[in-house]
Amino acid sequence: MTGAGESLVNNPGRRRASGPGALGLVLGHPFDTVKLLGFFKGMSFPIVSIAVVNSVLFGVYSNALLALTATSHQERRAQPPSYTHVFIAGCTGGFLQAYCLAPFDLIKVRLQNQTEPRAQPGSPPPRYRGPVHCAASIFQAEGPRGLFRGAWALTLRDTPTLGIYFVTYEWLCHQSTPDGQNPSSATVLVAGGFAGITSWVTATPLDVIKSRMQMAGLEQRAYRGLLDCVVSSVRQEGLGVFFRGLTINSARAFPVNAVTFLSYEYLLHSWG
Ligand SMILES: CN(C)C(=N)NCCC[C@H](N)C(=O)O
Repeated sequence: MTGAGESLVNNPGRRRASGPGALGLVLGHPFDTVKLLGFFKGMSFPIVSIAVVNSVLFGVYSNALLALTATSHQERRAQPPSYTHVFIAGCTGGFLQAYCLAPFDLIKVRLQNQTEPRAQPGSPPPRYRGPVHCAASIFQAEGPRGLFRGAWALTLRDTPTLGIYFVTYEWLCHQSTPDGQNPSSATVLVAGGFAGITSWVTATPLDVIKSRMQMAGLEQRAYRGLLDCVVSSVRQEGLGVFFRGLTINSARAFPVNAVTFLSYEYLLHSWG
């Protein structure tokens, strides 16, 4: 790990970091599930999914930015892209990764929500025995479309907020790095952390709705769509319902995304 203030390029031969998000996820998973009284429940699955999803996200973002600005990552340090291009590239990545994420996210939410105690003698066993059993049960009960329950809400949540995510990161890096130089590891960690918080603050309202849509398939009450879910949630619990989990989302988002961006910058510098 480069020391604070050193540029990333001074250590090109350093060990290649694992996928951008896998490392970050391990840090953040307990925060993510404490919202739902879980802890490490259902973590094995998101480790695989976050590596796939973040590779799609960062891969699409980098290539979309390359297509929009015709400059490589290295050249961009000398010619920073416009924030409009960064936003469009981020939204493109957010839209495409949402469809990869949808089934994984649904399974994660279903596993985290089953707070039935571990099978005690005489108590009913938990509904899902694990991620694969959960996927098979949903597929069997609701067909392949069942695995994409809440995908629309996820896409609406992620598309704009990932545009904000990358604009926040690029803006903070640009503010803290002399022109033409690469950001230091400390800058990348801080900018990545605040990018994560900013994106989750803007995403929390739709994150609440998305999780309700994903759980609706289990209870009798299946909403008649996204709007019905929003209206009935506000009617029953008031506008505060949209900010449920905001604090824990933000506390989790800083370390997870700080490490995610550091891995991303390492991988970009390793591959040149
Ligand atoms: C829905 N939102 C706000 C985002 N996807 N934000 C980007 C951070 C994603 C990262 N894998 C994390 O889990 O924080």
